[in-house]
Amino acid sequence: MNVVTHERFRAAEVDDLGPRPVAAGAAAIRVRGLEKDFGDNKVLRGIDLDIPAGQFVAIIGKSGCGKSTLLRILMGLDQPTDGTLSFESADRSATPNARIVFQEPRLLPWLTVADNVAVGLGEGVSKPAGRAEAAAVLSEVQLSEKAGDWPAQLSGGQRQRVALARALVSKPGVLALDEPLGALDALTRISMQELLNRVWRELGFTAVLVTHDVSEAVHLADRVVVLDEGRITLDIAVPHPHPRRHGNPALAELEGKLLAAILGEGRTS
Ligand SMILES: Nc1ncnc2c1ncn2[C@@H]1O[C@H](COP(=O)(O)OP(=O)(O)OP(=O)(O)O)[C@@H](O)[C@H]1O
Repeated sequence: MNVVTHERFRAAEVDDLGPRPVAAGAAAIRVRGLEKDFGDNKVLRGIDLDIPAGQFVAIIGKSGCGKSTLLRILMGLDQPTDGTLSFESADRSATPNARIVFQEPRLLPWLTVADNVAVGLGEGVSKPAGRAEAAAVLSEVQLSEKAGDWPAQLSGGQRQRVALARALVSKPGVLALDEPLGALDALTRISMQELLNRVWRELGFTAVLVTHDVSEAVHLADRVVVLDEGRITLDIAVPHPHPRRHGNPALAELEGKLLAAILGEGRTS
């Protein structure tokens, strides 16, 4: 990893890349008593959640259970009806740099791939500096040769890699992912999962992923939270080293348990 570096790391867990870094700017997230109503629709009901800095959390649950609403509130894109939310990073930055990647890449069609990535740096960065940072991150997502192309010339998976690069170029302390791989075909999805896993292990940001895909959740996350009708009904660790191979029986068993929880199997009321 070259350009996207963080000055101070602390070791989190050890996997096949060695001790996993936690970026100094990675934020711990603390949520207490979060409620969200849309009129009479009580979407979130008293959510309490502590996410340590550098952790990768997946939020899963049935359609409409409130996953995206929770993510949007975490990212400050929506306000809760009640409850509190705080971020704290080791470097004590008051406002951690948080970025979100959506299911649609949302690229600007009139900018080249490199300039779309440089948009993630915001204003105040000179064009040459922005291009240099963009080039380094494009190399990280294996798209260097597409730097001068237009978004329309890319495949769906390549566009989503550009969207990921645009989010990573600003060295986020928190990366929120709202079904970022949902529109991709199965094989592209698996290679994007590997890419996402690798950049997270190298860069050490806090990651919050909303997904419908239970297999994706157990392959990427340290921890999976199941949401049902606005409440957390299961919160379990995924204590397996990375990278995780598809077909791993222990992960398959975990998937089964999570699916049963989503479907409400074994519930007494
Ligand atoms: N801006 C809004 N105005 C009114 N209701 C909303 C708004 N956003 C979400 N909702 C409602 O909140 C509930 C939860 O929506 P949300 O998008 O959070 O669910 P989700 O679990 O992410 O669903 P999916 O998996 O289908 O994307 C739904 O009933 C939805 O209709």
